[in-house]
Amino acid sequence: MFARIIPSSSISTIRRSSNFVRIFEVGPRDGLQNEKVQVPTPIKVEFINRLSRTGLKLIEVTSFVSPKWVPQMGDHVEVLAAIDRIPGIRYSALTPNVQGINKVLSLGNKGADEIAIFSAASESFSKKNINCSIETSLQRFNEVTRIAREKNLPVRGSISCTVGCPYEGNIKPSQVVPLVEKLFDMGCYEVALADTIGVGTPKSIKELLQAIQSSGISASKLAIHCHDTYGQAIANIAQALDMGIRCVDSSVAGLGGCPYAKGASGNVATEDVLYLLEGLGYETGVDLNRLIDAGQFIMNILKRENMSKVARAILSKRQN
Ligand SMILES: CC(C)(COP(=O)([O-])OP(=O)([O-])OC[C@H]1O[C@@H](n2cnc3c(N)ncnc32)[C@H](O)[C@@H]1OP(=O)([O-])[O-])[C@@H](O)C(=O)NCCC(=O)NCCSC(=O)C[C@@](C)(O)CC(=O)[O-]
Repeated sequence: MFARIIPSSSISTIRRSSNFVRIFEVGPRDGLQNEKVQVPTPIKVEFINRLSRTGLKLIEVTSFVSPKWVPQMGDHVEVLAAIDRIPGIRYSALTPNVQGINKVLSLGNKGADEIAIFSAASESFSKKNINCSIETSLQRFNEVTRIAREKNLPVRGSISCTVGCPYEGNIKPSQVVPLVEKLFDMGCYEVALADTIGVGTPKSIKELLQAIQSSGISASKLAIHCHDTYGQAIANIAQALDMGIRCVDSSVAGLGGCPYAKGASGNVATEDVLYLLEGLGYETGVDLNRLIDAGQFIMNILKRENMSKVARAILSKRQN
């Protein structure tokens, strides 16, 4: 087992007080990966640049996965090369294997500031998503995190299907806890718990977090990643915040969905999360109006209605 390492370029610069919640914006990656029509690279770059001007400090911009599997992310090198890098923002990318991290590292300062490895609590989902068993994926991630440690590159972990799986149904907390431990043992600085198909409720989220906390892992090292398929995302996030989670993944305008989770709707909208957080008195450093503008920019390009209720309400007020 590896020691639980937090990379030296630690998150302390981003974490502030217990009242501060980090928003991990996944719109350019999770949000766009499922779009059938290829979004032109300059549009992605403009979208990311607009997000960079909202006060967000963490933006997942692309993924180094096979372009045959996820064609939309095939321009990962070009996107990372072209974005304006705002000091203080960490631009991250998914890397499922050694090929992915080596590519990121080969790009030098045009690479990603941090990477994410992504596992699943369901065997079927793991096979559909990354074409291998959970065990094999962990062996690959061991190698990825070993390389990342040598290069001092922060690694975030993510676990899909932590409460439900599109192929296997309900997932028990006991299936998730050992994975969370393994990702921390490999050196992940944080692990995001994903409700990939949005079936969780505050009760199942509470049970999951209780089980993880009982294993000795603090909620302050976890993030929550909710999809809003059943309309429970905001309630689930409120539950997670109550239990000490201080990092929320979300996607501006509610974009998104996983290509290997049919029927799953978009991620929870960042605007809705921000409204919740501000209403509860948390600080985020993010400007809601600028965020709405960035979301509207990409939705106009995609010719789709904004899925954020907060964005829709504020946009309609602006017209009056
Ligand atoms: C993981 C693999 C690559 C395994 O795919 P594989 O076919 O088993 O891999 P392989 O090693 O046999 O390689 C096959 C081909 O892929 C290429 N390849 C191999 N690795 C890479 C790489 N890193 N970058 C670029 N190309 C790569 C490799 O070079 C080769 O190319 P070919 O010789 O056929 O031309 C594949 O299954 C894959 O790309 N899957 C896509 C996974 C994905 O992006 N899923 C969506 C993101 S996860 C998600 O959305 C969930 C999350 C995180 O948001 C949380 C939640 O809500 O649940």
